[in-house]
Amino acid sequence: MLTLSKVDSFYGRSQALHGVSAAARDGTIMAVLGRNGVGKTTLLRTILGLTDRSQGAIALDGEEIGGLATHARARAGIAYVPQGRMIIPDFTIRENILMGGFAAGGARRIPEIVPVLFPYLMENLDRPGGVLSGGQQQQLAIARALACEPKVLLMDEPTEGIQPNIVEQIENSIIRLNTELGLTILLVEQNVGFARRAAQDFVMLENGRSVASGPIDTLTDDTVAKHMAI
Ligand SMILES: Nc1ncnc2c1ncn2[C@@H]1O[C@H](COP(=O)(O)OP(=O)(O)OP(=O)(O)O)[C@@H](O)[C@H]1O
Repeated sequence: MLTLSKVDSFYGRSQALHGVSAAARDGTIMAVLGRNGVGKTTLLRTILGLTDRSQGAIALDGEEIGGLATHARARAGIAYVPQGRMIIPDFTIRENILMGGFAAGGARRIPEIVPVLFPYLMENLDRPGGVLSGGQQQQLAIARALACEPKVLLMDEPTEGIQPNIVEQIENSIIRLNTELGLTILLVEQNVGFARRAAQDFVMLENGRSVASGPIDTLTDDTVAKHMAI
């Protein structure tokens, strides 16, 4: 279980998160919802220690990790699929995937689930990452995160900017990572329909604060309209 208690986070002197508390239960998906700029990406980055400073408690399976360096948090079992994917275009698909294993200091091999979920990647391991489509790059970013052998996967808008015919494949792979591998997932998502389908719990952010949270079936249309409608 990943728990955040009263977490504040800062970029320089500017405070981006204010007292956020949330818990992602083992083997569940927690959707992180809210409009653009409310702090969803910052929440994921704070869990990995990638903002300038944070305070409050962040615990993984009861162990406080909020004071650890980013690589130590990765080793503790947290992996990140960032917005924009951050593939290294000149590295091969294989090298991009294996980088995830280096980040966590673990086994440097391609995870067994990769050929099951993303056969195209396995068939093209020696091609450069830069030749892939947006959807394939997203698959590669997920494969790279899995090479960390994580317990918790942080995913930032994984279907953003992806061709509609690939979106469903990515969504299905996220659900399979949760149901078949039992991965705990924090999913930043603008698509409420997918959040309702995939997640068990949600947290809604507004101006860096949690304004609603709980089981996803308690997420009302009113709350969505109030905090997500443009
Ligand atoms: N590197 C940074 N330096 C300074 N301020 C930042 C930085 N990154 C984000 N912010 C600020 O922190 C706040 C939260 O931004 P964040 O990117 O976390 O929002 P978000 O909900 O993920 O938005 P989006 O949906 O657009 O990705 C915003 O006011 C943003 O301007």
